[in-house]
Amino acid sequence: MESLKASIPEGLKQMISESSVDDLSTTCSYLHRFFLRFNPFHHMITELADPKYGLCGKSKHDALESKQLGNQCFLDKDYVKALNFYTQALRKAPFEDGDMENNLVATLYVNRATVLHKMSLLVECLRDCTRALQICPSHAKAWYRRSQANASLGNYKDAICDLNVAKSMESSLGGKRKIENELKSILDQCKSASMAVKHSGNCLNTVDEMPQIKLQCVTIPDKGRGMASSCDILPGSLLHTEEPYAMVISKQCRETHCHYCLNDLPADRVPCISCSIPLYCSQQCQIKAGGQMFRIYPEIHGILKSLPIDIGEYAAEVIQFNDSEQEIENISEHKLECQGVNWSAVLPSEIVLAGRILARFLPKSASEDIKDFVDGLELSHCYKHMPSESKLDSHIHAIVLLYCLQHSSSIVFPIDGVSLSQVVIIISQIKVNCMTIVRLKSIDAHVLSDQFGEFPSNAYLTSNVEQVRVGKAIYKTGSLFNHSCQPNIHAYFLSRSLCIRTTKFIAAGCELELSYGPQVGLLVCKDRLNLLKDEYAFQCQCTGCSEANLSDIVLNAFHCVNPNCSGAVLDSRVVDCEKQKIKRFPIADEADKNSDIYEVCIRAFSQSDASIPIQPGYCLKCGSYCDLGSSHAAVDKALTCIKSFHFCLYDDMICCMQVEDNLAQAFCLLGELELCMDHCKASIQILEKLYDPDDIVIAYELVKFSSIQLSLGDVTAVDSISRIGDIFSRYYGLHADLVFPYLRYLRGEIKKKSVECT
Ligand SMILES: C[S@@+](CC[C@H](N)C(=O)[O-])C[C@H]1O[C@@H](n2cnc3c(N)ncnc32)[C@H](O)[C@@H]1O
Repeated sequence: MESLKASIPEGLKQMISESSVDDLSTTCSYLHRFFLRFNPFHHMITELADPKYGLCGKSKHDALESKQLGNQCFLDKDYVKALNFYTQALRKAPFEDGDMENNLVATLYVNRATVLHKMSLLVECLRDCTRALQICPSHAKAWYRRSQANASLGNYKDAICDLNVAKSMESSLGGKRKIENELKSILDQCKSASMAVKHSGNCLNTVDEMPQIKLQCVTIPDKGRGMASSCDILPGSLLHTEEPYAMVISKQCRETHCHYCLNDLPADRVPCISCSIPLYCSQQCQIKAGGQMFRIYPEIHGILKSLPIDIGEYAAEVIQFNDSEQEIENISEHKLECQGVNWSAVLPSEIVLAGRILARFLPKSASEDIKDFVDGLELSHCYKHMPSESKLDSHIHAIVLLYCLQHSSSIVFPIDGVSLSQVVIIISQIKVNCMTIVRLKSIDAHVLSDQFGEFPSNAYLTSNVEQVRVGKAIYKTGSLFNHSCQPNIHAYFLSRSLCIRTTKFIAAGCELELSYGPQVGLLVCKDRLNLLKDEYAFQCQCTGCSEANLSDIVLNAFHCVNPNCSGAVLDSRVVDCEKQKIKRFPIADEADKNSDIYEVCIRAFSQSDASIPIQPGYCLKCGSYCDLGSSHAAVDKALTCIKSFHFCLYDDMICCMQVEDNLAQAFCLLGELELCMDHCKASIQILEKLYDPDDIVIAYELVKFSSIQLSLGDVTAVDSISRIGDIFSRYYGLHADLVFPYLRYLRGEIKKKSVECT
């Protein structure tokens, strides 16, 4: 792509970098004409879009090689490696139609099921057996292995049925005898366990909660459209849920998360049938993503009919596809990227997302107008404010993407200035409207739960909460919510669905605003404004950036040099920014905050005659002068000495908090849990100065704190965990345990402890 860019004549680059939306069809058509005469462009499109050059195609040779390695590891009892090799083999194995008996994919699923059984991953083993049987229902070994997994799970009735089918399918006498012995043993087991009737059942891990509030789309000065409430809303209310219009997984999560629902991949991950890139958590997700389905062979019906009626009915129930018709609104987001083409693996994820948006338009008809389609999306864009470099990149990407899509789809559509200009607009719409889908994860606990399937005892220790960026998506209604650095709503994700919940009381008619990332307390005002300008190309007009607030003062202030004064001194970096906001200090709202700083603010901001100068270096309370140059030097020195750091400064609170956090982590590693707890507590105290006491940031830190308390057997962990529960309920409502399963574990620990005490 860089060489393509370098080849563009300077004059054309200049024209593109200065272009407005009205010029787009001209600039796109000039660049398009230039590329059409430039041979390397055509080579590049061939390499990106021709399945012949695809590095992600299937290869029987590679699949057999991985299978061989898997078999060797299995013999060596290295089950983790065997599992990986069989999964690699499944990714590479072509699905060969018409070869039911010796189907390589079915064999690989049975081999992997055997490894999963050895690793005691029984549910996963069961699913792999079923997958093998959906391809080859007469696979006696798959029925046999399925019965073993069912028996180990206590599903004795199913285990017996599986063995009966296996017996009917088995051709050798020795094999039949082995199955009969197994049948006897299971009947004995089930008698002793008296659980013969236990049937396998699906335990759905979801909470049905529907939003009950009517939202209004309104026009807001300086911000365009926005969302507002039509009635008073309590904190913690679910406002909105929505499926993505288009979604793409982050490149770094391709090997760890399902490419459709974005949940963690289980050990029995399912690859795409036609290419070797995507991995899914289930066949349902694989089908919903638009990949090819296993073909159900007509012979299957003959095979099932040859069984006794009740066993035949059971076998048919096991191998049927329940969800094959459940595509959400017929989205086939992976369809055009499949069959071994390179473009979806090579282009940036925002461009692949643009491809997925266009995929909803292209398959319908070549005669439809792309402009009508883009207008119909009703998404705002920022082309006018995009930096020159991004304007050029979006032109190049639009041309490359449209050619790749044309190669991959069977529909021929016009590629000209008009269609390309619309793709450039989609790319700039993605820039301002795309949401990053994140998952919460408790790091230490997650590693342990991955290995053992559940949280073992003592999984707490430090339990840092991490946010993993698993994907990017466009939500059409979700994109109508504006940003505020002091948000009153909170967005989170269940699988790929967006959920929006209030975090504060909201009066009827009030604007509903979420944070696009920067927040008061997290960054100083100037940095927030710069970040929003760079990332989203707008000048933030939220209350956090236009009214003075205590967090910004605390973050930006030094302590007064006068030992008897608790006032704050502002640095020249921020004084101008804060001065702009000073006239709009909402005194009444802030009464519950830190009283010293509150007093400083009231005095400074409510004085219209400004007897105390609001100047860099002067205390806002007593007017004493502080040499900030030497204070900055003290900051550097103090970084090595945490105590004096606390004593002399408000400034660099976040840095200070991070130091405390790192110290807590270091002491935990050294096994000095008491010291670890002290530092963790100190970082919470700092956060309480910067954020509301109910802010989710405090809950994340409390997760760590309570985990250490639990490790130390400290009974006050109960209070920390109940505070975490309250904050999580406000941000995630009934979804709290789904979003952060470790919470359930922490509550369980508390229950255990209270039982131990009684
Ligand atoms: C995701 S859209 C939100 C909906 C948008 N207002 C509309 O009319 O479609 C993001 C765009 O809204 C505007 N916007 C959102 N929050 C803003 C804020 N705090 N200050 C100024 N403009 C804002 C910016 O133009 C930004 O690019």
